[in-house]
Amino acid sequence: MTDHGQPQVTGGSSGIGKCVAIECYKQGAFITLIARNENKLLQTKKEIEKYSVNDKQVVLCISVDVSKDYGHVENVLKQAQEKLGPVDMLVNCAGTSITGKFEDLEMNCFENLMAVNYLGSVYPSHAVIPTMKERRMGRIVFVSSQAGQLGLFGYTAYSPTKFALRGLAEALQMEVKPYNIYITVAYPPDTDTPGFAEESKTKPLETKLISETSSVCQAEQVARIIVKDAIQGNFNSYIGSDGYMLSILTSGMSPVTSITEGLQQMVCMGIFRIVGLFYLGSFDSIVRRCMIQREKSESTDKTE
Ligand SMILES: NC(=O)C1=CN([C@@H]2O[C@H](COP(=O)(O)OP(=O)(O)OC[C@H]3O[C@@H](n4cnc5c(N)ncnc54)[C@H](OP(=O)(O)O)[C@@H]3O)[C@@H](O)[C@H]2O)C=CC1
Ligand SMILES: CCCCCCCCCCCCCCCC(=O)[C@@H](N)CO
Repeated sequence: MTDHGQPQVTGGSSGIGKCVAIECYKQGAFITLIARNENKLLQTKKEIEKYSVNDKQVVLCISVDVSKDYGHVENVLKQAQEKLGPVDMLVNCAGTSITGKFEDLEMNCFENLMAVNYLGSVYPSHAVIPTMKERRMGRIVFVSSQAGQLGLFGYTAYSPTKFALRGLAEALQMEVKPYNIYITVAYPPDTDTPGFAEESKTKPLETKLISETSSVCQAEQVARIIVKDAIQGNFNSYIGSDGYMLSILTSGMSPVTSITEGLQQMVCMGIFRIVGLFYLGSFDSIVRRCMIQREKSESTDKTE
C-alpha cells in the first residue's frame, strides 16, 4: 500500500484535466498524465512540478489515444501502475467538442465524438476497475457537461456523448459500490480552456447566446470542485447556482450520497421545473429570433 494518492488523469495535459492534476499534486499525490501530444505532456509535467509539496513526488506522462485500441490503453495504464503503484483515482477528462447545426455536421463528427468522449472514458475505466475491486477502494470520475444534462441548439453531436457517460456512471456505480468504489459525474458549465477557445471559433450564434445564460468558469475552480467531490465520494458534481438547479432537476434515478441531497431534490424539483420551463422558453425565442434574422439577411442579399 502506498501512503500517497495516486491519480491517473486522462486529458491531463490541458484545461480542466491539467488543473485537476495540479490540484491533486498540491495535495501530495503521484500523478499520471494521459494524452496524445508528447510535447504538451512534457510542458505540463514541468508546470505541475512547480507545485510539489515533497521531494519524492513524481509526474509520469503517457502518450496514448484513449479512444483507439483498448488493448494498448490497458497495457500502458498497467505499466504506469507497475511504476507508481496501484491507482486510487481515475479522472476521465479527455474529451473534445464540435458544435454546429445537425445537418451541417459531417457523419465523422458524430463518430469521433462518441469515440473520444464516451469510449475514451470506458477504456481507461475498464482497465483500472479490476485492481480497484481487488483493493476494495477507488474513485472514478467522468467529466460530463451541463450539455450532458439538457440538449441545446448546436450540440447534437456532443450532448449525446455526455448523456452516455451518465448512463455508464449510474450502472457502474451500482456494480462497484459494495467494493467501496465511488463514481463521480461532473457537469461543468462553459469553462475557460484551450478546448473551449477552439470550440468557440465555429459555434453557431444561437449556441453562444443560449450558453451566455450561465457564466464562463475558470478551470482551476472547476477542478477544485471535481477533486473535492471525488474524494468525498459524491455521485453528482456541479458548480454554481444553475449547476445546482440542473443537478436537482435532472437527478432522475441517480444515486444520492446523503440524506440532505435526497431531501433537497424532493423539495426543490417542482419549483426548479417551473424555472427550467422559463429558461426553455427563452432559448426557443433566441432560436426563432436568429432564424428570422438569417432569413431577412438572406432576402436582402438576394435583392441587392
Ligand atoms: N471547457 C469547457 O467549456 C467544458 C469542458 N467539458 C469537458 O471537460 C473535458 C476537458 O475539456 P477542456 O479542458 O476544455 O479540453 P482541452 O481541449 O483544453 O483539453 C483536452 C485534453 O484531452 C486530451 N485528449 C483529447 N483527445 C484525446 C484522445 N483521443 N486521447 C487522449 N487524450 C485526448 C488533450 O490532449 P491531446 O490533444 O494531446 O490528446 C488534452 O489534454 C472534456 O471532456 C470536455 O468535454 C465539460 C464542460 C465544459
Ligand atoms: C433550472 C434550470 C436552469 C437551466 C440553466 C441552463 C443553462 C444552460 C447553459 C448551458 C451551457 C452549455 C455548456 C456546455 C459546455 C461544454 O461542454 C462545452 N463548452 C465543451 O467545450
